Amino acid sequence: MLKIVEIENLTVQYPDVKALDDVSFEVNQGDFLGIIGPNGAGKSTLFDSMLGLNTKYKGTIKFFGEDIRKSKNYLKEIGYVPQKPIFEKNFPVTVTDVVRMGLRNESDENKIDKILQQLWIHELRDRRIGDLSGGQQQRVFIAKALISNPKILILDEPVTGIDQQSIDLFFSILRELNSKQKITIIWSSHDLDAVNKLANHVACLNRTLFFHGESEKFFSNDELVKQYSEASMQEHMHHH
Ligand SMILES: Nc1ncnc2c1ncn2[C@@H]1O[C@H](COP(=O)(O)OP(=O)(O)OP(=O)(O)O)[C@@H](O)[C@H]1O
Repeated sequence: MLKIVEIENLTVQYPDVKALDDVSFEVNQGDFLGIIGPNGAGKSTLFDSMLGLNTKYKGTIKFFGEDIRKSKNYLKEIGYVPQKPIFEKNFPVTVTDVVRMGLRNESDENKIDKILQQLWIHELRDRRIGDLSGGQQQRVFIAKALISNPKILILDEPVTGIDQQSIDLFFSILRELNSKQKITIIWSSHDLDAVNKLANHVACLNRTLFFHGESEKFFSNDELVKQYSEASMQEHMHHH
């Protein structure tokens, strides 16, 4: 099994809080990893560190066996979808414009049509991004992340505030990317049911890593599931 990501003893100390404390785990090629954790658990800090946006960490992060402090080459293999960006209604970029931003090579312009079709946004291609629903915007950002053929897709909490129909479509797209195109997916989520449906590996994060392993092992452990449902429920109530 090819190791795509190796995180060893990752610790991130902010002035007031230790966001990550001695976190270690691995992601193999083809894994679909769901990272579960309440707000403030350190998910964004973990992603920022993996993407080279936060360099003030202790420990080691390797992609494809290579320390990310030594080379940034790995970044071209990653498609990243951040938490939903907010657009001004009149921000003058179209769906096609946004997806094009993900291209590394202008000569690949012909790939745009194909990816728009794959993500069910082809008919929206000339619409302004700010006019779209949350679910449609989300698919545009996934298209942008995928257009340069990454081996890994990293998604940060993307289903918040999105209608059920779009969520179902989003899930089926992710499943297909993972099973047919063999893209390794790392996805942070509050939603245990969704992780249960989609992911084959689970990591439970709350500053430290409480669990990491196969989904079946997590979801067959009632105690662990209960603990985590309660934690995310509290967060949910806290949020609304
Ligand atoms: N740049 C920063 N400087 C100082 N503290 C930070 C910084 N970023 C995050 N924190 C703190 O670190 C902790 C972890 O935050 P982080 O955003 O990584 O968690 P999260 O799991 O992504 O949360 P959420 O689900 O709300 O996005 C929180 O207590 C947060 O306040």
